[in-house]
Amino acid sequence: MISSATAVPAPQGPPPAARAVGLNKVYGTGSARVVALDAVDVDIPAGRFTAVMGPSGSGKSTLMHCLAGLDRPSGGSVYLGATALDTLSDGQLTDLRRREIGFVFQSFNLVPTLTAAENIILPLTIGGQRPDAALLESIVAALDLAGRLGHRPAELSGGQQQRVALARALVTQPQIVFADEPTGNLDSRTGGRLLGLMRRSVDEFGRTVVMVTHDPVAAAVADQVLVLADGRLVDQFSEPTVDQVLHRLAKLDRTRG
Ligand SMILES: Nc1ncnc2c1ncn2[C@@H]1O[C@H](COP(=O)(O)OP(=O)(O)OP(=O)(O)O)[C@@H](O)[C@H]1O
Repeated sequence: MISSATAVPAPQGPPPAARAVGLNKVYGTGSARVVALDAVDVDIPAGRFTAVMGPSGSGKSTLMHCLAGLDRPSGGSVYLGATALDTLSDGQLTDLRRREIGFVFQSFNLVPTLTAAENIILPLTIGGQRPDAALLESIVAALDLAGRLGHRPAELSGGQQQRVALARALVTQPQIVFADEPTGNLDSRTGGRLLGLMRRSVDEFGRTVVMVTHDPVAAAVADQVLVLADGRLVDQFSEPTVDQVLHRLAKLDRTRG
């Protein structure tokens, strides 16, 4: 038995929703070789809102794709909850993504032949499930989509398509939502509403949200900010304000020359 003097204290609080340990990602070979992620260690706390920032090409999307099991790392490990993703077959990974993860990408990935309503419930339809009617109604109302449900993506504005994509990400009640520049193409009012909904999904429904953004106003809605540069995690801070985000990014610019 280990004496109390030598026992390692148990970690406090819930385990992280996602974790990267020594994460490496290399694309290409020879002169085309790019180290997109270089020994990145990050914890994504459960039930919190994390923003990922950094210059263009710093590895933000790659980190998110690896954490979400969309891309296999070149080295290191990724955990979703207690599950090590490298122990899963491609089929098991697809299953896990469908059950546990919601995605909101810049390109929306909506199915052009389906209506907004059909797109929103698609992840459930694929799994042979029906949506929780009350939840669906509250998401549609919060995103102001009630009047557009019968329209196909080509008949919707960019902002409306973005909101349909977010509704689709939330309707399965995933443990964790990954959003890549979700407000990138939106006017400030629509972007603010979308951020508010993601914030509410954390505060009221205990979801975990990870969002890549270049926008300090969007990042300030998060609980913590991770900053990448050249494939490395170079800064991390909690309870961000817009001024603080601007200040830390300016400091990063100066140190990188
Ligand atoms: N499929 C790929 N093949 C080769 N190189 C890639 C691939 N995907 C990303 N990269 C490279 O990896 C690096 C990190 O890219 P990533 O898209 O993760 O950056 P980012 O921080 O999300 O950039 P941005 O803010 O411009 O979207 C970049 O140098 C990019 O060119």
